[in-house]
Amino acid sequence: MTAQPGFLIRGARLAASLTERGAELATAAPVDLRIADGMIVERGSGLAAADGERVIEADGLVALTGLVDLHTHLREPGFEQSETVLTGTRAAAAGGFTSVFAMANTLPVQDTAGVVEQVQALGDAAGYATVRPIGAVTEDLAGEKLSEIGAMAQSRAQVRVFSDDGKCVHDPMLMRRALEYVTTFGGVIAQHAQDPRLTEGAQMNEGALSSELGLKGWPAVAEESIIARDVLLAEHTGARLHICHLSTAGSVEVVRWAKARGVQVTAEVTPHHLILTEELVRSYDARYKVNPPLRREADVLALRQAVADGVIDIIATDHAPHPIEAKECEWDAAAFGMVGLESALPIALATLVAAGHTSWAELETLLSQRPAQIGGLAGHPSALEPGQPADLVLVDPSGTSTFDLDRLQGLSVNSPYLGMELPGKIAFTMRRGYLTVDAGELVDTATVAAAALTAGARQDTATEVAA
Ligand SMILES: NC(=O)N[C@@H](CC(=O)O)C(=O)O
Ligand SMILES: [Zn+2]
Ligand SMILES: [Zn+2]
Repeated sequence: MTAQPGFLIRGARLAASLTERGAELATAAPVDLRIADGMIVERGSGLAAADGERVIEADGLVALTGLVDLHTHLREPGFEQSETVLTGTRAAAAGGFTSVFAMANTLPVQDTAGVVEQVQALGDAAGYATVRPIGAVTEDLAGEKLSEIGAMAQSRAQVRVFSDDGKCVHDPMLMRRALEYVTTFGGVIAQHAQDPRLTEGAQMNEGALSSELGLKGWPAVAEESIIARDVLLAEHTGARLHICHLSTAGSVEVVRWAKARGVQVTAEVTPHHLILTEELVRSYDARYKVNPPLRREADVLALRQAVADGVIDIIATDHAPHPIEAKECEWDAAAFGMVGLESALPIALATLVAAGHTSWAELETLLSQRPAQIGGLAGHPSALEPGQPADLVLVDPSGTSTFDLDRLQGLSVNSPYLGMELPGKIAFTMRRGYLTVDAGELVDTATVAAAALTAGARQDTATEVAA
């Protein structure tokens, strides 16, 4: 086992110490972090670089624990023309993520121990991010029979999150049984809340605009009624429920009510639902076609407020790559979904931190700490302090990110922000003590794979010693 070069990160501001909303960066003291063998080994100020250590000057940068996405579509196996585990995790690293949870709607579906282990192994080998597969709730996402939940939980992938995302678990009896099952090992069901009968053929948010445009509408109640049912089922079973991509003001009210009752429910919002509205559908540009649909401005404002109030627990990207053919066509025929890993942090900075809705510390909770807790992510640092794994990101808040075709790292380019320049730039991403983004540039595939191999070997040795 060869030792990896260590790092001394000098003069970063810790997001965790910027607890006040609207606080200037300068109000946090600059901090030095020493990294060796995949871990943070020292924290202080005025630390001197040791022999062979690389110094990263982080003056003006904000340090957060590595971002964690609880909702990513990596598309492998089965849809490798849209994304692969490698390309998707490259996009993740470029966006500051060190861990992603991979949704189950692959082909074959992630509904057996074999498939989830395969996806996890592809992630380990690529090395750009920790990949935690999500297991399907029902076999083949068909909504008829529970999948091998226990076998996936006990597999090497140790699945803790189960979801039929893309589809709603509509049968209340199956939902009840799934909730009961996952409580036995501390798992969680992540529901794609969409009543299928109320949204048959739906193309956009239902309202005045859908009538005007002559597109079949997708009523808010289709989402809210499923959330209402499921929080009651979660209460009845004492299970943990997570709501994917909440998108309406009414959904916020239901979750607020459930949390006040003590129901174990958590909720996520996507960056796009925090900034884009249904008005964009007027363009008939299918990049704006997404599930759930872009809603009214009043919903966007209610979602931001719900993040500020803590009713919404996390931001998750719902990174949903689709090939150009699936988007450059008529609105009705286009696929639902947009890519989001690389734009998540800039959008969150613009809509939440810059707008004074959250502090940097709260942002770290929303994009790193809470998703890790909800997903039961082992080996994620709870803080940037000695003894913690070196999964972290250094953000330049005064820099900008451009979303040009040649900058996006994923295989698909169905981003609503193409050609735009957004505030905030990922300067460095570090996973297990090695860099995946170095001075704003993604580190190449071979270098990252080699570093991951070394880090993996180190971890295996540590496990053997502990055993
Ligand atoms: N969000 C989307 O519009 N699409 C997702 C499915 C989903 O998240 O429901 C996809 O898999 O393409
Ligand atoms: Zn979904
Ligand atoms: Zn999704």
